[in-house]
Amino acid sequence: MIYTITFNPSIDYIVEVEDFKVGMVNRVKTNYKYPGGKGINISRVLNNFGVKNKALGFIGGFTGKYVKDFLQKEGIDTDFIMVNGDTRINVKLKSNEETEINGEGPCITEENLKELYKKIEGLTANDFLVLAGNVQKTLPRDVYSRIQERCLKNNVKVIVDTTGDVLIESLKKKPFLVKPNRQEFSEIFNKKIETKEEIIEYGEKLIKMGVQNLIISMAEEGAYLINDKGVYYASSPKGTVINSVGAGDSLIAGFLASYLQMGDLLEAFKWGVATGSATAFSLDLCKREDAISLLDQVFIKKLI
Ligand SMILES: Nc1ncnc2c1ncn2[C@@H]1O[C@H](COP(=O)(O)OP(=O)(O)OP(=O)(O)O)[C@@H](O)[C@H]1O
Ligand SMILES: O=P(O)(O)OC[C@@]1(O)O[C@H](CO)[C@@H](O)[C@@H]1O
Repeated sequence: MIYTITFNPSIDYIVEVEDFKVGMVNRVKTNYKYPGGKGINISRVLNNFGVKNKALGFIGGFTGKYVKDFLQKEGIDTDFIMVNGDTRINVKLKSNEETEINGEGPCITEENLKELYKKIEGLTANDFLVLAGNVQKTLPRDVYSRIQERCLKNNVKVIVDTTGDVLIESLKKKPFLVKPNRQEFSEIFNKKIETKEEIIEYGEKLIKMGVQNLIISMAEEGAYLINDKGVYYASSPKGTVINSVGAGDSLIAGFLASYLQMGDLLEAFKWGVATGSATAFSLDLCKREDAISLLDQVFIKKLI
């Protein structure tokens, strides 16, 4: 079974404004609301692919209720912990450029954390646990790593998708999969990593540290998969980007859905990239048939 944990879910408020002007009154052309947060997006795409999963995390207030109700209506199993304060609203502004304003999110107490630890105690080697998204500033930076420690004991496969110090701490606990984009990957080493040679050099450092599979995603420029079997590059399908929010999360969901079914890392990588692009080419997160239609545009090359 796949479990996702989103510490800081959101309502993603997607607003399209023609020719947005800073400091002026701008009128919305179209707007949409979706439940958001990286783990929640992964749960939704898995569900679109027919993969049963459970969404965990912290929600609060009327916005939290919106998130929970939306997921339940889609048929997703949820087990959220209720916290004081409202789940955040993240604004995704689409105009000549894409701009995002992500909220801070409600405070998580020590009691809330203990409740979460309890929920993951029963996970086993047959389970995957996805830790995705930003964690509130008031929480210790090793909070993912503490969860991973508990998972290591029971051989639960952990997937991490986050940024900054929380990501760096999590790398020490031998995650099954980590998926930074190129900027997040550079931040790990505090160095601009751009060329193929640099990506391979620094990627292999993470594999030596114990990361089992590393995917570095680069939007339309493709993605790298690095593990102890080699270094692989996948091209991204071509298409018109409609809303790239959640493309990275979709890559993880597509990868997991395929890996769960076939147990083949390269096939999973191919599905991941097709799924990421299918979401970038959709308004909401993609459906399974959207990903299938792009599969034959993903070419995988073994580099090492
Ligand atoms: N412009 C694009 N064209 C084709 N595919 C794209 C594009 N943008 C994203 N993708 C697909 O989505 C995957 C993940 O995108 P990206 O590298 O931007 O991750 P991310 O920064 O984590 O995404 P996000 O934060 O928007 O969820 C890419 O590997 C690619 O398959
Ligand atoms: O603030 P975080 O947790 O880093 O990112 C949150 C977020 O931008 O990530 C998802 C897309 O990946 C969105 O649904 C959501 O709004």
